[in-house]
Amino acid sequence: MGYVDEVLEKVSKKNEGQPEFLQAVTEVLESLRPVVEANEELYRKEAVLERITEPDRQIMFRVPWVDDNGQVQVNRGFRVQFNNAIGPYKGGLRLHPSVNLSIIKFLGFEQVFKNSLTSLPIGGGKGGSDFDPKGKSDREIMAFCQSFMTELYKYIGADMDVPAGDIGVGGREIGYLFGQYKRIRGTYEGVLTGKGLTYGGSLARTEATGYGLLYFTEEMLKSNGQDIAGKTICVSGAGNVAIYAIQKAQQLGAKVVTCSDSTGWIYDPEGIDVALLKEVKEVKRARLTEYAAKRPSAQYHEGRGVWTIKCDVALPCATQNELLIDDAKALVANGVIAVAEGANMPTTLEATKYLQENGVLFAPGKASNAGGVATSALEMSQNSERLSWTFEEVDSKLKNIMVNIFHNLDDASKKYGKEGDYVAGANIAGFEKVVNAMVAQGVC
Ligand SMILES: NC(=O)C1=CN([C@@H]2O[C@H](COP(=O)(O)OP(=O)(O)OC[C@H]3O[C@@H](n4cnc5c(N)ncnc54)[C@H](O)[C@@H]3O)[C@@H](O)[C@H]2O)C=CC1
Ligand SMILES: O=C(O)CCC(=O)C(=O)O
Repeated sequence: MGYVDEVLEKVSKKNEGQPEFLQAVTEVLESLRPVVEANEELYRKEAVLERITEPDRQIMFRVPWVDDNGQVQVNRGFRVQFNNAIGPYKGGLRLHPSVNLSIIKFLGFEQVFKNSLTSLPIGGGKGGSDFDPKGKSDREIMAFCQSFMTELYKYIGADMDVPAGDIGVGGREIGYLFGQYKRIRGTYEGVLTGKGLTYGGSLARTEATGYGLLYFTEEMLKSNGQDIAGKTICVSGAGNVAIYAIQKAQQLGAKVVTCSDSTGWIYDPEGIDVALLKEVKEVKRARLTEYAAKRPSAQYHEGRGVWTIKCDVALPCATQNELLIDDAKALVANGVIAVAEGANMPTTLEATKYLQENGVLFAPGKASNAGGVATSALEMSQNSERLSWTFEEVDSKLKNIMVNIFHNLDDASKKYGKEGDYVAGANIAGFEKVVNAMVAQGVC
């Protein structure tokens, strides 16, 4: 049995009942076969695959807090510090009722490769809680965040582990978390990114994941003889990533006709009105029915269905495993030319394979959504030098980073005979840098 298959078997046995984590590991290890075969003796001796699939540490803790009725509630908190070979652990915090160890581990594992691809010195980690922010008052959100940080502060720091936002964690939550960290530790440091602009945040971090996704997609299309201007795009999600992906797509001359949330979706053939979407989702934190109520050209549908709409480019920006095999078939039947992931692992393994086999340009999230964490690393740099850069400066660095990521993974895919397979290219390029650092640092 080859080294990759041996490790896949061991990882499956050790992590039974963790389907999302095993899905992420399978995708990565399967695509690393050419580079592993080329270095098998060294990698086996150094046990690099066993080490890279085992988190440095997994922290789980109780998060008690008091709701508005005076009732004590208890949630579970997580921080998985996956790998710090190339820099301090870095990755978001997710607040969603579905959060469990498998989900946080898959996200932390993906983050290791993504952060490596940015070319910036950041390791990989992820955290969160099964706390559901929906319907909670500001006071309840603050109570939860303060309690969460009262345990988490022991394990994080500007040179140790720097969390940020993810699903359910935006500027409000980062503010409460930062305030509690400062209060307990008594130090003013860049321990979190995505901070408000008055206390160490970076301009363009809010926009970065969505904008970065479009910079990457534009470059991928350009390299394949296509122009993003004039394309029809379907987006899923209606959160941070989706909103700024839609905005940048429109700035680049494309038309985005869909978005969605966890209860329904919008088809707006005239193009999504971003100002209205921002008001509904960022200001009112309301459902998409409010968007439809104010926009005569929009149709609202319950459930899921974004991928049934004819488009040239699909950008899944909501959550993991939201683009299934039947969705991939519908997209291909409707002539899609590119799928670029804004969310983390939104496309199932089966759907990815189908898209690639049918000639669709497919960009994995660890490459195409890396603009968020890359800009977080730029926020860390600004915090270290105690300066703030202009929006244009950050945005232009972000664009360069995304264009370079595309070319690095394109080159890596060609080097190992996998031209056009951007999944393999991203995994190989991200992996090589981390593994070289791990080997150089000895057994640790
Ligand atoms: N915020 C960031 O900087 C980054 C986020 N990501 C990933 O992007 C995705 C979205 O994250 P954010 O936009 O930050 O979160 P968010 O909390 O701002 O928005 C998530 C959106 O997705 C919708 N959603 C959730 N589950 C859904 C489902 N089953 N079907 C349809 N819609 C659903 C929610 O209603 C919400 O509109 C996640 O996979 C996250 O891990 C990736 C890189 C960076
Ligand atoms: O900005 C960050 O540190 C993390 C963003 C994130 O969670 C992600 O890239 O999935």
